[in-house]
Amino acid sequence: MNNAEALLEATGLNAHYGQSHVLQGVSLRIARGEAVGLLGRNGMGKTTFIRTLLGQVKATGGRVSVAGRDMTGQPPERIARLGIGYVPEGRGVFPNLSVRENLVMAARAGTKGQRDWTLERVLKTFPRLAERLSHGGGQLSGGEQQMMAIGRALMTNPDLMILDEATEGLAPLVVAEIWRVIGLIRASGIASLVVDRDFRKVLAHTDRCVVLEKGRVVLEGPSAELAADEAALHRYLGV
Ligand SMILES: Nc1ncnc2c1ncn2[C@@H]1O[C@H](COP(=O)(O)OP(=O)(O)OP(=O)(O)O)[C@@H](O)[C@H]1O
Repeated sequence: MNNAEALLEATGLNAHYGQSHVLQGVSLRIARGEAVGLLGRNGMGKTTFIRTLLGQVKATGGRVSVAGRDMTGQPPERIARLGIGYVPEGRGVFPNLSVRENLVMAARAGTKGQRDWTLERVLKTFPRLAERLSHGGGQLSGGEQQMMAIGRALMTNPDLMILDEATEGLAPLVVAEIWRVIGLIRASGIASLVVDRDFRKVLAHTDRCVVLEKGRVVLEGPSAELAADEAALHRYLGV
């Protein structure tokens, strides 16, 4: 893989919360179309890493580039405009707008002018949302809100989707539905960065995984290899 192919690249990323050194030189690269999992126990820095990539947490060292452009320290809106769809932990939908409005207001062409993801395609992907188009965002169940958050990110026609704990707190049937869509996103050629407590599912839905421990990368490799490495899974993920 050469530089030209990296869609997103973090090099030696550091971040602090006050005195607490939460990211200690994390490097990670994602190629176009590649599905990457970010694993690690609670509090190891996964969400902070994502928020630092996106400019929501200030990097205290290191570099972030998107499609070859240095984006370190740039405001979150600028970084998002470079083709990154973000589904944050805890969803982030507008409760006073209808499902249709929530989706339509997110719509834009992708970095290459592509408009592959239209309202119709999102509704076909999530039939549940099609049935609730005129409902307010705040009236939706937790699972439906999560679907809408993913739908909103898809409406931006991203090159990369970042999904942080997209299945958290949802009923098993809805969880299965979200994983089905994560599979569809991967198959459609959009790159992804996936964080989820269910590391077996993450391993099954990604090409490669990176494991964080106390703000450092302690393990990385092809997902299929890691899935077979029970000793490493036990050591770093506590199973
Ligand atoms: N806004 C904040 N201010 C201070 N400390 C924070 C803040 N957010 C997270 N932390 C701390 O930073 C460390 C990394 O947290 P982070 O949320 O990035 O981990 P994580 O791997 O995503 O875990 P989880 O799965 O629990 O979200 C933890 O010790 C956490 O308590």
